[in-house]
Formats: sequence, C-alpha cells, structure tokens
Amino acid sequence: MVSLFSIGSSPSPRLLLRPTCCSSPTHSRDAVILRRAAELADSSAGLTSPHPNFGCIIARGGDVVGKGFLYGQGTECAELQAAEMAGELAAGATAYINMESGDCSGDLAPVSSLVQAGISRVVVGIRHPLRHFRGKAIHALRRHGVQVDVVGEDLQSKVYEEALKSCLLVNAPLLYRAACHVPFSVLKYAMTLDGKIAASSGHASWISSKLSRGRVFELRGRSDAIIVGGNTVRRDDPRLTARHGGGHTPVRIVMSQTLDLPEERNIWNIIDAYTIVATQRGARKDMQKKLARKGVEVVEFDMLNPRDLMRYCHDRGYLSVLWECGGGLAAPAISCGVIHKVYAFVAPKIIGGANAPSPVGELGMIQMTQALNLIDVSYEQIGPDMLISGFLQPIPDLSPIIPSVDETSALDPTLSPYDTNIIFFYKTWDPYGAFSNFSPHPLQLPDENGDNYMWPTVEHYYQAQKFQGVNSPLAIDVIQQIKSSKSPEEAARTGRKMQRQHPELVRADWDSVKVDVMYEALKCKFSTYPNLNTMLRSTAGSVLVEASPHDLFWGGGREGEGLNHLGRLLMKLRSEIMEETSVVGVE
Ligand SMILES: NC(=O)C1=CN([C@@H]2O[C@H](COP(=O)(O)OP(=O)(O)OC[C@H]3O[C@@H](n4cnc5c(N)ncnc54)[C@H](OP(=O)(O)O)[C@@H]3O)[C@@H](O)[C@H]2O)C=CC1
Ligand SMILES: Nc1c(N[C@@H]2O[C@H](COP(=O)(O)O)[C@@H](O)[C@H]2O)[nH]c(=O)[nH]c1=O
Repeated sequence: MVSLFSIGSSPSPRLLLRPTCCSSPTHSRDAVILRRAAELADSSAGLTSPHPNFGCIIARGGDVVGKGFLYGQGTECAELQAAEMAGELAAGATAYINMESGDCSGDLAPVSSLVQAGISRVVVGIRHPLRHFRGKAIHALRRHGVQVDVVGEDLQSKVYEEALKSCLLVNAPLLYRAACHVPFSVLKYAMTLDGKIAASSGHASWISSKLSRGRVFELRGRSDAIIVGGNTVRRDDPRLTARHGGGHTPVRIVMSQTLDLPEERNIWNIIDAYTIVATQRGARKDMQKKLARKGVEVVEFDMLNPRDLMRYCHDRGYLSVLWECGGGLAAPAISCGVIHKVYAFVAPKIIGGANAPSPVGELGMIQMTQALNLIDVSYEQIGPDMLISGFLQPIPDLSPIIPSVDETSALDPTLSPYDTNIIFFYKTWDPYGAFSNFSPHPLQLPDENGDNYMWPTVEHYYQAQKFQGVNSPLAIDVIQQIKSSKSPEEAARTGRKMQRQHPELVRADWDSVKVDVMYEALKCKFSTYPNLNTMLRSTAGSVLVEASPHDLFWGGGREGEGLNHLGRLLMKLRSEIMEETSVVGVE
C-alpha cells in the first residue's frame, strides 16, 4: 500500500509524479479535463447505492463535446453516453475517463462504444482496482489502435497530481475494498468546542447546527450502511435515515453485545429503512425473536467486534459505511484499524462536565507522540460549525501493479476468488457479476398490456411482475414506477417497499409463480446475449451460488443456509443449454 496524500507539506510517493520536464499546455489541458471527469463520476452519489463511479468526457482540443456518468449498477455506461452525445464529433477526439472501464457483461461495451465512435486517444486516471478487470479495457483499446495514456505510467507530469487525487477519491471505497476486503469506513461525530459529544446526562440533541446535520444526511446517502452501538440506541432513539432528498437509503446497523435494547425504538421501524442488529451469539434469544417479528434482521457473531462486522459488510457487498456511534464503540473500531476517514463537526459551544462523553474512548495511548495524525486534512465552515475531515489511513494505490498482456486478454472462466467448485456471484463488479439480476442486459418481454417491452434489467421485469394483473390503479402505477426506474436498485426498492407496505397489491399467486417468472427472464437474458451464454456454459461442473447473505430465498445466505434459487435456476438453464448444444452437435 502506498501513501497517496500529503501529510502536512510532505507529498506522498505516488503523487510525486515526475517534475515538469514533460509538462506542456496539452498536459495541463488533459489534467483539467480528467479532473472534471472524476467530478462527473461522483454525480450519482446519494441517489443510488454506492457503486464504482465512472465519468467520461470527450473533448476535441479543449472543447467538451460529450459527457456521461454511470448512474447505477446496470445502467448505461458513461462511455456510451458520452459517445452518443458527441455524435460525429467523437471521431478523432480524446476521451477522458477517471478509471479504467469495468464491464460485467464480458463484451466490453465501454470499449466498443469508444472504438465505434472513432475516439483516437483515451486518457485514464487510474487502472481498475479489481483484478478481473484490471488492464483488460486498456489492453482492448490498444488492440483496436487507440492510443491510451494512463496517468502515472504514460503521463508523468506533476500537473496531473490534483487530477489523480480526484480520481482516487471518487473511487476510494472500491480501492479499499479491493486492497483490504473491507468497506470504506467513515467515522462521523459532532462535538462541542470542549470535546464533548453529549452532556454528562447523555443528552446530545443538538450539538451541531441544522446546516451541519443536513450535510450528515448527504453523507448517509453516500453510504451503504450506518452503524451505531446499543447505548446510542438506548440514549438517543435515533432514526438514522438519509433525509437528503436523494433516493438511496442506507441500511442501519446496531452493534449490541448485550441486546439489552428497548422494545420500542424508531430504528425498529423498517418501513423507511432496513435494520440489522449485530450481536453476540446466543445473546437474549427472547429479544432476538421480538426484533425478528418487527422485521429487524438479527445477525449473530461468535465474537462481536468491528473487524468481523466489516468483513461481514464486505461479503454483503457494501462499499461504504458510516459510523455514527459514540466513543465507546469508536475506540475499538479505530484500534482494530477499520476506520479510514473521520468527519468531525465542531460546534462553537461549551458544555463542560467531567463525565460527559467524548468522541473516542480508550485507545491505550499515554504519550502525545502516539497520537494518530490525520492525512490530507480539510477544514470547511458550515454555518456556525467547523467541519474537520481527514484520512486515518491512506487510500490504497493499486495502480503501479500493471498486469501482463497475457493476464488481461480474456475473461478467464476459472478466475474466481473462491473455491473452484463453487462460483459465487453477487455484485455486478464481481468476476461473475453478469449473472446478477442487476447486470446491464436489457431484455424484451411482455409488459402489463402484453406488448413487447424492453426491460432494462431482469430485476426491473421481476419486480414489475409482482403487481401484474392486479385490478387496482395503484398496482398499475407501481408497474409504471418500476418500468421508469433509472437503475435496478431503484426498481428493487420500489417493488420491495410496495410489497411490504401494500401486500394487497401483490398478485395472489405470486409465491407459486415467482420462480417461473424468474426463469422466464433468465432464459430470455441468456438467449439474447451470446457472450453470457458462453460464460454460463464455461461454468460447467461448478456450483453457482448467489452470495447474498440476507436473501435466503434467492441467495445462498451467510453460512450456506439460503435456498439459492437464483443459482439453482442458472444451473438448470446451463443444463438445458448444454443439452441443446449437444443435440445440435449430434445432428
Ligand atoms: N454527538 C455525536 O455525534 C454522537 C453522540 N452520541 C452520544 O454518545 C453517547 C453514547 O456513547 P457510547 O456509549 O460510546 O456509544 P455507542 O452505543 O454508539 O457504543 C457503545 C455500545 O456499542 C456496543 N458494542 C458492540 N460491540 C462493542 C465492542 N466490541 N466494544 C464496545 N462496544 C460495543 C455496546 O452496546 P450494548 O451495551 O448494547 O452491548 C456498547 O454499549 C450518548 O450520550 C449519545 O447521545 C452518540 C453518537 C454520536
Ligand atoms: N447529536 C448529534 C448527532 N448525533 C448522531 O445522530 C443520531 C441521530 O440521528 P437522527 O435521529 O437520524 O436525526 C444520533 O443517534 C447520533 O448518532 N449528529 C450530528 O450530526 N449532530 C449532533 O448534534
């Protein structure tokens, strides 16, 4: 791992790009546009689940002629949007992408859209951090005769420092995930000028201003999960929802060893946001049952601690986590190295109190020289408060590891981070992400009127089918909402929420037909896309498991307790395809 940010005035090794020998007006222009591509990549933050962020700008000379960003998993890639916008002006132009394209579909759509548009040069901020994508798009572009310049490899000038930093920042969660196998964790707290996060009575609302709390809602919207400890639930009765106006709602996680929690709390209301309680194995079974009855998921750990919880969150596909706990939990989280960034809102107030809680409990340090120094610190005034933020750990830099050409030439069907006889898939950025229902493979199937309709993803189709044929204007309206959802995540959110809130809108036979509905959609997907068909056949001999730790019907569950119906259907489809292929072969 290499430090990327300057500590005080000493710049980090990788940001020490070679001095200005090669700096030129072209370099300066490249750097400015690349930075804009990174900013563009951030556009969907808070509107959809945290996911790898891609932005693409196409420019001729200094003039931008096309741009696009990835809105969510399963939506149109940034490169294609930019190429479409640029039209004929793309021929001979330069494309700027903050990160090497990833592609879960195996057909490298981002690459083909740039090649077909006639782009002659591509400037890449960073290589893709995930091993199965790394170098692949760069290699494919070069094979098509496109000049590819990667910052830090082909472009060495110091003028790229800020652009590179923006490229790293916008995908910091993915970089941590790839390097450390944990989600990017941010510790956020609000404290008085005398360093208290509550009065000695425990009362804490409010320390920071309304404006600052508005910023917290934005931070929540950028996170997959928010974590607090049991004591904060007992004392504050928090809601922990993202009232930021965006669409994405993070999961709320309560860490409680004792499970000595009140039965009535805002956080048990799962209509607005899903709640998970992480606890010690065997803790208060009666309480576990009560929580489960409210729809709260209880996850038991052999030894509840922040590191194991973060591993669990990683397996659950989370990229970004916000810790909003008190000092009792913040200290062990820092000690075991899972906190990467800190946001401290400092309010110009003094509350005093020898026993008033502070943001970080016991770390076992006795000398000031042991203090943890934040890296790349920022200061921002928000209304009356000061927001101080910085990194506790540098963003991992994987870019210097350049794969060989052989490694990147094709999708290796045996490439799996898991046991070779079991292929797990879950998020679209996993090696077999194309098997996910969120993958960007539109499929043509009938809509509610029986007309052929291009559904953006399997998820859109599946969610809409829940309300198909129900004689109610609201059910018809839900189908329309699902059809127009910009991402599969939005489609899933709408479908699940309406199913929870209005079970009467769900078709009466849903439980008995849902497996058939899914199979029909999968058959359509894998017959429409030959490359997916090939990928599915290439898994022959392996068990396919959707690695969803929480969906015990479609997924395999955390410890294999799930029914794995999605994996089973894919294996059934694989057998059918292989039988058909062998029959055709015999004829
Ligand atoms: N101003 C601010 O930004 C904030 C202020 N606060 C204030 O802080 C106070 C609560 O602080 P604090 O008790 O530290 O907060 P927390 O409840 O957030 O953290 C401590 C609790 O975490 C649970 N826990 C689970 N695993 C561990 C572990 N391995 N180590 C330690 N604890 C673990 C325990 O719950 P259990 O006892 O159930 O087992 C423990 O009591 C309240 O007064 C609240 O108002 C809280 C958050 C933010
Ligand atoms: N007191 C305090 C904070 N406290 C945090 O916010 C939680 C309450 O969130 P909610 O119920 O959704 O409004 C609370 O439990 C604690 O984690 N946050 C801040 O930004 N500023 C503040 O002054």
